[in-house]
Amino acid sequence: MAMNLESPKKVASITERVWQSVYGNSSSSSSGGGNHQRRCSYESDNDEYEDYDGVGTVQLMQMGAERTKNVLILMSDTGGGHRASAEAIRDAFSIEFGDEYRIIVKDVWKEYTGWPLNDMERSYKFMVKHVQLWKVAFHSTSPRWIHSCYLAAIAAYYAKEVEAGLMKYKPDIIISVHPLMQHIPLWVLKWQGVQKKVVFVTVITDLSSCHPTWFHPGVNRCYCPSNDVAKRALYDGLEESQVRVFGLPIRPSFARAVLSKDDLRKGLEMDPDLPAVLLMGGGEGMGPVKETAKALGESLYDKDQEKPIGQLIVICGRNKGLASTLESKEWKIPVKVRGFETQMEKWMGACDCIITKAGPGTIAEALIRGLPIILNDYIPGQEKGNVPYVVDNGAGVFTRSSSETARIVAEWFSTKTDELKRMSENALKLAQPEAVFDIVKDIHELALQRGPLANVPYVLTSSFTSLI
Ligand SMILES: CCCCC/C=C\C/C=C\CCCCCCCC(=O)OC[C@H](CO)OC(=O)CCCCCCC/C=C\C/C=C\CCCCC
Ligand SMILES: O=c1ccn([C@@H]2O[C@H](COP(=O)(O)OP(=O)(O)O[C@H]3O[C@H](CO)[C@H](O)[C@H](O)[C@H]3O)[C@@H](O)[C@H]2O)c(=O)[nH]1
Repeated sequence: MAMNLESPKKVASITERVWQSVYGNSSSSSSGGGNHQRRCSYESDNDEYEDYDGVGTVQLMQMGAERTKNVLILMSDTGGGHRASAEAIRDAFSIEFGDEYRIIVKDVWKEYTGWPLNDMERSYKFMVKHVQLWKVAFHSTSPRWIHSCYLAAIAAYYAKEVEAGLMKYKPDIIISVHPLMQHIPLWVLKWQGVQKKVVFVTVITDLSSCHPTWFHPGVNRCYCPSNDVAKRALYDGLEESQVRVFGLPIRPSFARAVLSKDDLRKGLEMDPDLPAVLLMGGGEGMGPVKETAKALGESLYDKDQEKPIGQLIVICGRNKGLASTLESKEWKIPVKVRGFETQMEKWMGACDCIITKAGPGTIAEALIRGLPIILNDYIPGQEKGNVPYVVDNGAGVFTRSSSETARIVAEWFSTKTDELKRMSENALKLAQPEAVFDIVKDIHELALQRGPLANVPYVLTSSFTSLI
């Protein structure tokens, strides 16, 4: 579908006049009645949404003046990758544009709809645990006619609920960071008659072999993390003008963190001298984490000299069972077992290499930190292509064997330090820390092309099913 982009307009003088008509002559200062409107604002899943519009704001909206634009980021906690990317985009908006945008990160499905949309986290967790089930579901839903039928049926059933969810946040811009959040919202916008007023973009958070539901020709932009993904987007019907390749959006704290390894280790109460390996399995703590931790507990202990040659950090994510099992174990080397961590950049910055399943977010973050990667598992479908991405670029190795993994790390920390260094350099070459900033700047450009205020007329409508 061709984009309908309007030309940018200059509004400063109109804005000024409107501020004066609403708040009097003092309105251009940062104090007084207008202050509430320009505050930096975030919403997340845990926050109760408060309508920030005062009477003055309503007048501003009606008069077509500049105002804070609402950006709704659609995500789901199916794993940790989508939320991490959503938060990265939110933080980058704030750094680049301050309070010009009000960012709302939401799982609208969970909040407004019913089964199966409101339960995707659990369904996903269940399916990836029974990996053959996920493999069949992933591949059998790949043909467009199959997933379109499923999603159209769900959209028809939950049309009103999704509409209510979108209306609540009155988005000027919608950013989807989830493969199942293109079709239904785009249909609802069409139903509302506001498809051409709301900027809708997809930010793909899978590095290579991603599911075709990511590619919807009705979006204004589709941000692809790699050229391979961009090629698939074009193959699936998107126009070149819709596709941009900047990289995977990673939290700005990774790009901008400047603390030294020594300082980080001190702050995290790690051993200051021993080389450190970070072991994790995505947001859910998936893959052979337990076996690998045990194997490392042996391989990083020098029996002859009776002392450790390395230390181990295990981040279990939301897998509480894993954390408590590992915590109750006796270790011969320094080990830290952690649950879901919110400052991953610190732990990665404090370590010398990482062992993980082939999650795209974790890989992209490790590359920015220059960590050589041992991939010990991948989820069939969307993570399969991440293995050659890392291995063929010389940034890491793949092995499913826990004992092999433990042996490689012990060698990296003793006889093969040069290999560790070379892989670290290769990792840094692949890193794209600025991707998230390029993405938000491009979205800002799109918003400018839409005009200073879309004044999106969200209204309740009656029939949706006829449009899909
Ligand atoms: C594609 C349309 C899916 C609609 C499913 C409709 C009804 C099925 C009923 C219940 C299952 C609900 C499952 C929700 C699974 C959530 C999946 C998810 O969020 O994955 C996130 C993951 C990355 O974080 O996404 C991807 O990488 C790609 C998405 C792939 C979508 C595959 C969803 C398949 C789910 C169910 C399909 C049901 C049956 C297919 C089996 C048919 C056998 C012939
Ligand atoms: O304690 C933790 C553990 C993980 N993370 C973060 O969670 C994210 C994990 O994302 P990954 O992409 O590595 O992997 P997930 O399995 O958690 O993510 C899910 O979403 C991805 C896309 O975003 C892929 O589709 C992936 O296959 C799917 O399982 C990373 O940013 C990581 O730093 C934390 O913040 N704290």
